[in-house]
Amino acid sequence: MALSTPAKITHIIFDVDGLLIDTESIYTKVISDLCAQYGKKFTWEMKAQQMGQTELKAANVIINGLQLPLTPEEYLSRCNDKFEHLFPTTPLMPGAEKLVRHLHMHEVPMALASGSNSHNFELKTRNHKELFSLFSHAVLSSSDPEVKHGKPAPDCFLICAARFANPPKPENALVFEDAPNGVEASYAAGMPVVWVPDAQADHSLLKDKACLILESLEQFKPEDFGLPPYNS
Ligand SMILES: O=c1[nH]cc([C@@H]2O[C@H](COP(=O)(O)O)[C@@H](O)[C@H]2O)c(=O)[nH]1
Ligand SMILES: [Mg+2]
Repeated sequence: MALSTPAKITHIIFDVDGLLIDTESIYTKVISDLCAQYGKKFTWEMKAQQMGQTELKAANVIINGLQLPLTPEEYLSRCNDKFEHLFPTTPLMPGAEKLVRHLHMHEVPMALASGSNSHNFELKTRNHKELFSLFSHAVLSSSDPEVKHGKPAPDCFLICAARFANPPKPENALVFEDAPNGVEASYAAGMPVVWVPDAQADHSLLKDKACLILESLEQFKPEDFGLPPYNS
C-alpha cells in the first residue's frame, strides 16, 4: 500500500529495535514481569508511548503512567539486570538480513538511528556483528551527546543523515521504522518513512505520515523506491 511517492532515494536509515532485531518481545516480557510485581499491567498503549524514546524518558512513561514506587534509576537497573542475559539471544526480524545485504551489495549507504544506549546496543547485536558491520554508522540517542531529544523529535534522524560521508537531503533519505514515535520523528525530519508496525498498532493515527505500511520487511520491494530490485 503506497501512500505517496517519495523523491529519489540515495540513503537508507534503519531503526533497530523491533525493526531489524526482535528486541521488542524482550522489552515486553521484562517490563510486564516488573509491572506485575506491583500488581500493574503493562498495556500496549503504554508500550507504544515508550517505543523509540530514550531509556530515561521511557522509564518515566511507565513510572508515572502506572505509579510505580521506583526511581528511574531503580527501574532501569531492574530491567538491565534481565536484559544483560536476554539481549545477546536476540533474533533478526524476518526480511531484515536479506534487505540489508541486498542494499549493501548495491552500495546504497545505510546507517542506524535508535533510542538505545551503546551498552545495550552492543548486547543486542552481539550475535549479528558481521551484519551490523555493513552500516556506515549508528546514532544511539540514549548515549549520543549530540542528540538532545529522542524520538518523536527528529534529532537522531537529522544527525544520522548529517554523518554520512556524502550527506543526503532529508527527502532523499528513506527511513524504516516500527515505532509510532519513530514515524513521528522521521516525518518531523522531513524524511519519507516505511512503517512496519507491531500487529497491535493503530494504523489510523499515522497512516498519513508514513509513505508505506508493511506487515513485514519481507514485503518491501526496493524497485518501488527506485532502488535495485532483488535478484539484480
Ligand atoms: O517496550 C519498550 N520498547 C522500547 C523501549 C525504548 O525504545 C528504545 C528502542 O528504540 P528504537 O526502536 O528506536 O531502537 C529502547 O532502547 C528503549 O529506550 C522501551 O523503553 N520499552
Ligand atoms: Mg523500533
